[in-house]
Amino acid sequence: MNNQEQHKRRVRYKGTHPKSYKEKYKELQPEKYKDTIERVIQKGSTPAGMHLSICVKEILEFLQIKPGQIGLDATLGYGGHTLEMLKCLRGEGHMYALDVDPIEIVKTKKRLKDLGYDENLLTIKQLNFKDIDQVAKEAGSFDFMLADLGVSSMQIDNPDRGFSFKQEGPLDLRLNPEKGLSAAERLKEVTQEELQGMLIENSDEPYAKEIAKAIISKTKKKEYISTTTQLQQVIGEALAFIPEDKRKEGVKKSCQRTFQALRIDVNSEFEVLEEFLEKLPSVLSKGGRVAILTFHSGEDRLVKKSFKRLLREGVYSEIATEVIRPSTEECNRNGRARSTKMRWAIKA
Ligand SMILES: C[S@@+](CC[C@H](N)C(=O)[O-])C[C@H]1O[C@@H](n2cnc3c(N)ncnc32)[C@H](O)[C@@H]1O
Repeated sequence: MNNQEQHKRRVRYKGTHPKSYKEKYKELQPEKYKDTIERVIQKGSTPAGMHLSICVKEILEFLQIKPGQIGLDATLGYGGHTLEMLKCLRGEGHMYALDVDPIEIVKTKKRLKDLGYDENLLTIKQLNFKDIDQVAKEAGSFDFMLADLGVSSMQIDNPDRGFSFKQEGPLDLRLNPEKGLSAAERLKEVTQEELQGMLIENSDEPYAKEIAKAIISKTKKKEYISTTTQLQQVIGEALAFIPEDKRKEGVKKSCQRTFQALRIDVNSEFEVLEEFLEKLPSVLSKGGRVAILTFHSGEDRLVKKSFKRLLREGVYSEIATEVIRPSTEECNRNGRARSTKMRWAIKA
């Protein structure tokens, strides 16, 4: 076999621009193709396989990280925030970082190690942030902490993870696909009433009744919904009564909300956030600072309620009086920042 035959060809795509996730081979290697990455970001998109960290300036301004401190990033993701926080330590102190995702955590660990951040400065654990007390047993209390909730762009953009209705893929939606039920499996066991409640509670879906009815009538006939596009189609059919000029937008919004509701459900997102918020003060040092980024009203409500109550009880000495939003400039550069709300608290 000659060298040319041995050379593995990259995935080919039709047309002038790569469209599907796997075809975006340059974006999937950001260290190698820096120019491509910058061009994609300039156009206001997130390169495939990457995540643009949100509110970095606002977070660092609030956390006031000093060399020698101990910190925790409860949601490592691509590691962008972790990296910026590590820089503030200037080689003194330690950071812990958690993520439940077994797929991305390996890549991020390698990326940060290649940048010189190894076990001496950074400990990465595949752990749910509801178990922060376990990390504190090892680390002692934290001087600063960040939780950037929800999903990363790498998870949303990878069709194999099933997070987006815009791409065909298995209806999974688990942050850790090795644990629990996938969204497809969940839809097989849920009742119509429960599903309707889930759509209302988790994402205020106005057509919860119609969508739940359509999904359950399929599963009753054993026509199980196993892919992202099948679910999108069922929602489209359920909302066929929307006037034609408003239907496309209406179906898109309901798809977004339905996928969000299912994601919250299969990952028990509200339950784990409540547990995290409850344990938070016990793992913060006196004067320790925590910043939390949320992406929908259900999450923000929980954070706001917990911070306010613990301020009243004297557990926190100060909390953000108003929600902090990313700048217009940041939202233009990164559309995914638009729904972000930041809140902070300081331990008394
Ligand atoms: C918005 S991304 C974080 C992006 C990160 N701040 C960055 O700069 O790259 C959220 C991450 O949190 C993780 N995550 C969500 N819920 C979690 C939980 N309960 N425990 C640990 N990690 C979680 C997700 O898997 C995802 O990787």
